[in-house]
Amino acid sequence: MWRRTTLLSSLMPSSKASLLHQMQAAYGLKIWGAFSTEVLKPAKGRIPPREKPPFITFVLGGPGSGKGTQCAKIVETFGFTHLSAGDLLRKEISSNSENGAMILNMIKEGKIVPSDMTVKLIQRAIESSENDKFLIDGFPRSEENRQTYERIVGEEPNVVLFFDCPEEEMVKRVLSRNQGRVDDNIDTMRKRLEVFTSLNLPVINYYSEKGKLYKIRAVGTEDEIFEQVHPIFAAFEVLK
Ligand SMILES: Nc1ncnc2c1ncn2[C@@H]1O[C@H](COP(=O)(O)OP(=O)(O)O)[C@@H](O)[C@H]1O
Ligand SMILES: Nc1ccn([C@H]2C[C@H](O)[C@@H](COP(=O)(O)OP(=O)(O)O)O2)c(=O)n1
Ligand SMILES: [Mg+2]
Repeated sequence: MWRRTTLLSSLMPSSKASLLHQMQAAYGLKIWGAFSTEVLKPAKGRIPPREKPPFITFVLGGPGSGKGTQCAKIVETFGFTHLSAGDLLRKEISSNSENGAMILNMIKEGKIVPSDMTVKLIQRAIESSENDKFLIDGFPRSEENRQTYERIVGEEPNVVLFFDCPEEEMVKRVLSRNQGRVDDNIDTMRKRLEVFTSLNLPVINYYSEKGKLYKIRAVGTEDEIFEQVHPIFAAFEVLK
């Protein structure tokens, strides 16, 4: 199911790869651009499949609950690759993709972007990484997100974290986040909290019933919260 992408140069005899590097040095992006379609696509048939499925952690919690902040700490300590669904969608907007305007509109309205788009971005990011452990932050945000991932990727997550934070604390944090995000305002935040309660809580309950959910009390300092997170990953032999 999982494939890895590779650099074009690694598929060539070394003399040609060296020539490619020299041409890139001389002509920069023009040369790279000429090959870019080939480079970005997983090379079908040439790349061996992953030997085993990657270790997947879904990171859930309301807007401003501290998902991204704690993910950075998990990356530092346990060597995960952090994939934020929101960041992947924001990259689509800034890359002027054909869906960019629609995605921007949905984010401004606090709505969930159609699942197949988000799942494909996540899948592509996993396939093009050599890492075998991923934090998928802000996903799945709805049962439809979850089912689409299951249908397209066909794997269950190993761990699901839920950062449980009171609404008034989330509002305070989002309004002082200061990252220039179009959705960090009180009107969008109200809508996002409604969407979180109606669409994301059922997903959280689903994983709780499956025994995969680790609920973290997301109040206190960043380090105090990470003290609850650390033992969850430290208990997994495969992450050592
Ligand atoms: N434990 C904490 N206490 C106070 N502020 C925090 C804490 N954790 C994160 N923050 C701040 O709150 C804001 C939202 O955090 P972030 O990690 O972006 O949350 P999320 O990804 O869940 O929306 C950021 O400005 C971050 O610096
Ligand atoms: N699975 C997802 C994740 C995010 N989105 C959209 C809708 C969300 O309100 C925005 C922002 O998500 P993001 O995870 O970056 O937001 P927070 O870090 O929780 O504040 O992106 C989505 O449609 N589907
Ligand atoms: Mg975030």
